[in-house]
Amino acid sequence: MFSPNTLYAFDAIVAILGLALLSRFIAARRKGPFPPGPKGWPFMGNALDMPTSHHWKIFSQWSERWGDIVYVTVFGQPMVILNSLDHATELLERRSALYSDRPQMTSIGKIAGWDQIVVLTPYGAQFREHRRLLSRYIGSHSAITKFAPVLEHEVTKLIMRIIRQPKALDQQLRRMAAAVILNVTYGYEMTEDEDPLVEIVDTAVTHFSELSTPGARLADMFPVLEHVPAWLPGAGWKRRAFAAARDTSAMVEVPYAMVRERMASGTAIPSFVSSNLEGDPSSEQQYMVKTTASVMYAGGADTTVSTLHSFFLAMTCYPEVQKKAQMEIDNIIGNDRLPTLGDRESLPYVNAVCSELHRWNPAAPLGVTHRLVQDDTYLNFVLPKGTLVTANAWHILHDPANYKDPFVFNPDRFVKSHGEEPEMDPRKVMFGFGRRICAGKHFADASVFLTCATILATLDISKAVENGVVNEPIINYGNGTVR
Ligand code: HEM
Repeated sequence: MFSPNTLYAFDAIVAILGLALLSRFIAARRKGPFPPGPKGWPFMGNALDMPTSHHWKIFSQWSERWGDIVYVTVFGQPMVILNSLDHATELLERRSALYSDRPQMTSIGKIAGWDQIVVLTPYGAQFREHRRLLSRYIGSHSAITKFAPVLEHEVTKLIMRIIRQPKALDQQLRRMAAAVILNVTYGYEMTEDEDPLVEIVDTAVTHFSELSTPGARLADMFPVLEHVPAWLPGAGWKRRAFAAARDTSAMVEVPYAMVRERMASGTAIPSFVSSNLEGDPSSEQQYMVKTTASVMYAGGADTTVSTLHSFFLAMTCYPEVQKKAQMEIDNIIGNDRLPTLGDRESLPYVNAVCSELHRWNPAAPLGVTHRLVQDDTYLNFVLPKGTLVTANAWHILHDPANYKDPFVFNPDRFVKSHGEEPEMDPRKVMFGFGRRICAGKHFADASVFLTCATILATLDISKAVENGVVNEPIINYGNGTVR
């Protein structure tokens, strides 16, 4: 039986939810015309149409019926899916002053604290300061060259580990991505075995990836649910968000405190954090530095690992591509040294392999959702303030209008030859758009190139054979903001 307290709490929640629904319903009755989309039900709108997994594929199918700009509402929350580069560029890039906010997410954002970390920070002063710090440190090709020694060192270690333990590939890729980013961000050198700091940051990032799909939680639709007591049956999401908050705090504070201590004892290795704490920074500056630092791992680790997994998968499934890339390396670099970042320009086919990885299976197929800050009109359609806007990168990168045979892994599409122009560079899409474009895109590009080139120069990748039987890989990507 429920106690009277529980029943009062239920009454209060039903009343709050009713009011929230009513206000959403009134808002949803705003006059259009809105872009086309599936017809919804009163109050709940398109809640039943919303996919529960592989959203990018369902959103892609919607475009066949509704066109490249699709409008839905979920309990009065307007959402727009952009299935073409033109729409994404016009709204998220050219009108980026209006479209650069992030969804206000109660669970992962407000309660778990991710709204303080740049990826979910609302558009405003804190966001601008975060971006300024990141841009100064990793915002250009030339800035990245100073990280070449760390990258080259960690990639060589990766090769040695893969040779020793090829079956632990996932673990090795994660280690490498983590080691590079933690070194660049905090001057941290990972221990050989299970690393305590990686454990801390990985746990926090896993919460983010799982809880940040827009609409995944009712509380993100109805921020009033934030006031629901965590002990109530059905409020498991809130208990999870509290657990995530502890992990977010550890991710921000633990490595930062380590750098402070090392700086005090004169043993700090130069890093993003140490370079921004020289002199006598105010407590506000310190806060900005530590919240910005934590996003480098959050934004960079899983995305890079996902892309490298795609690399191994592609090389397994397309041995002729692997051979061609290896031949280019042999011809240009030879056998007496490993590739470096400086070789990038002279390895067009290896570069094309990297581009094709980003196109074939983008790490973040829906990017990260933007939010519109005021009413707007576009192509005679009304887009209400607060609309969540998602560019479906996966669809754009698999649209036959943009790419010939889009499901085939074919790096040649990016090589200019026989008078044919290369197809569109996927980087125009898969790093996102406008003022929210990936802050680590140069870093990501450099580390993916160097890792792939070094692996091609040293290893052969092929299908596993067990008991004389060839294992055919199953291509099946998971869910989440980053796959
Ligand atoms: C292959 C690797 C990567 C991919 C595919 C990728 C992709 C993305 C995408 C799609 C976004 C959202 C853009 C938008 O909202 O329009 C993003 C944001 C972001 N990325 Fe990356 N990323 C990668 C690597 C990195 C790395 C290595 C770092 C840092 C070292 C990084 C830092 C960030 C940050 C800080 C944001 C948030 C930007 C903001 O909200 O203003 N990313 N990334």
